[in-house]
Amino acid sequence: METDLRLESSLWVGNKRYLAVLTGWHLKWTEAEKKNPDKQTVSVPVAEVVGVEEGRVEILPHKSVEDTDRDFTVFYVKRSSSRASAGLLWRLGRTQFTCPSRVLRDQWIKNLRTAVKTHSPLRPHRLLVFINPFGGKKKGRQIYHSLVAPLFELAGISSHVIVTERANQARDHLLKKDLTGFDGVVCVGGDGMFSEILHGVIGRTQQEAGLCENDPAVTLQQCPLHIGIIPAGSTDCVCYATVGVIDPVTSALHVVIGDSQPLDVCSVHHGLGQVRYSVSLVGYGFYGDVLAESEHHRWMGPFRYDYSGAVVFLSNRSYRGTVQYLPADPLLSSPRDKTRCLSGCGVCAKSTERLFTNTSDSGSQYSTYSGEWVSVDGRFKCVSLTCMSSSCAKSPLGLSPSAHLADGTGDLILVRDTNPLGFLKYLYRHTTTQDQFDLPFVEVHRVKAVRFSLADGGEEAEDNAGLSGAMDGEDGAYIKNGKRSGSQQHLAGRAKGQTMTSEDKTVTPFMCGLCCSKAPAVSVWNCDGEILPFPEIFCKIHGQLVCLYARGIEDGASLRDGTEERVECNRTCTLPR
Ligand SMILES: CCCCCCCCCCCCC/C=C/[C@@H](O)[C@H](CO)NC(=O)CCCCCCCCCCCCCCC
Ligand SMILES: Nc1ncnc2c1ncn2[C@@H]1O[C@H](COP(=O)(O)OP(=O)(O)OP(=O)(O)O)[C@@H](O)[C@H]1O
Ligand SMILES: [Ca+2]
Repeated sequence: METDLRLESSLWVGNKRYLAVLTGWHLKWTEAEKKNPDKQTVSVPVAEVVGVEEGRVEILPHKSVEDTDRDFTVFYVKRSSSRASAGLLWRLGRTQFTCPSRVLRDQWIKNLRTAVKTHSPLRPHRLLVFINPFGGKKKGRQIYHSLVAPLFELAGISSHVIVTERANQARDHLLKKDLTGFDGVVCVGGDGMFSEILHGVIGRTQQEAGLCENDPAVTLQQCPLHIGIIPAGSTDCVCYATVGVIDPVTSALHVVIGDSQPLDVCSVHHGLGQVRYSVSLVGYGFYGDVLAESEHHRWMGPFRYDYSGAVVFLSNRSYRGTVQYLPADPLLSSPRDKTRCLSGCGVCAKSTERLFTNTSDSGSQYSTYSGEWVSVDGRFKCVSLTCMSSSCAKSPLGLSPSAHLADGTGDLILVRDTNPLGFLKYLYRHTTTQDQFDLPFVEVHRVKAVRFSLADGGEEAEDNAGLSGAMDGEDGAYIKNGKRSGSQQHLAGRAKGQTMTSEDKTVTPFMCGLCCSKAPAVSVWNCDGEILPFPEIFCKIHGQLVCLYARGIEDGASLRDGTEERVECNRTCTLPR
């Protein structure tokens, strides 16, 4: 195959002659002028060629074609570093080549197109696109039509576009309508819109496989439809954490070339009847309260989170609870190993091998739990579980900077009650490169499953025997390693307390008059930006349940010679600390 596609000839770009080579994997062209000592080779991986057109073609700002029979135009991915973000910006590169003859021109076009097909098998042909016209700054439609649609058209992708008219329309469509012929689903919006797509795609896959999603013991089936995210929301955390930049053109180019990034998903169960999915944050306490507060201030747009964050911070709340978790294998990785999950991450690749190879029992691709449950109880400022770093513009390294996108684990962050200054320090470190886990009231664990209850863990374990029985390790044991304080014993003696006694309250000067007259005893969960009103939940991480049109964060150091070339980055880099 490689030798069939190989092509080498002189080509002209403008008035300069180049020696061009198609090796199968790469298209390279080098200036032929011998006297020039600085001559450079431009090398474009075939998998990153967006389109090959006859003639001299431009697509932006408007499409124009000069149909000459010795010319062809190659469109490809061109990188530049972004000052504002962790990853690299992608732009559409374009080079117009002139051949010595029409025959040679046709040969170049044919070989290039075949090479592209051969080396990027996941390129979509047909996409279902949902646009939320009200997400973020309400620019979804404009972003799609001016920046994304021209790229899809250039790549020969046909799109069925639906501008949503109500919340959950996209999810319902994916659950009920005919999806035959679609290779992927693209959402233009924020994390809320992505969450709709996630629920639709996962739900549809399990429906078709005849699996019960609500049962936490069920091994869910990996979703065949890829998901693309064109960022047009307020936080766009999923996009930031999987691409490294919030940029519609970069994201559209990842879709066009059929990049594929598997993603861990956390299923959140309440009782045996409900399930929600999360990829970025399942958060109780501070993040739950911020979200609940922000719902009253939607009119502020993206600023609602900063305002609500300040209000909730000043209210200085903390909540009691028991957190039980099933630790992940500590030999594989650690949330404090100061590495970062980057494009081509080795830890995630090993997880792919573990998840999808060498299983005699087809139902056990997500390995059954081993190890023992650990229980921690106390009073927390916040309890957060994230399947990935959850980096975003507010926090460029994220909630858990060393978390992995596709390793089959989540990071559980427990921030115990502390004074406002301590908590402010914790929050502030999210905006810097200082380690937010290096504080005496913070602990972080890499986990496979988590349970949260209001009352004492031992009692709860019995209450939910059916649920925990399904999820326990091989020996099904619970360990109690947290020593109960006096006040915790007091709470344990009560039934699942939705109300609080005066002893339970921590009254601070901030509370009075600023935002609430009385602090509530329980918080709500923030599940990727959606409020879950029930505090008692069970969470399980499903390794690589969905695939995005993305490739993880490309490190800026992988950029060489300005924009066109990239060194492969098949590694996990150390954090800059
Ligand atoms: C002193 C500065 C501290 C800045 C601290 C920044 C921490 C930022 C951590 C961001 C974590 C994002 C996790 C992603 C969650 C998404 O799935 C979800 C859906 O989009 N977003 C939110 O729930 C939206 C959650 C938004 C949370 C914003 C929290 C803002 C806190 C502001 C605290 C101000 C204290 C001021 C004291 C006077
Ligand atoms: N036509 C519509 N009218 C009202 N709500 C909609 C519509 N389409 C989608 N939604 C809902 O709007 C919510 C928010 O949308 P989206 O996530 O796109 O923007 P955002 O909230 O500004 O961004 P982020 O989630 O990143 O903070 C989603 O949960 C989605 O269900
Ligand atoms: Ca993970």
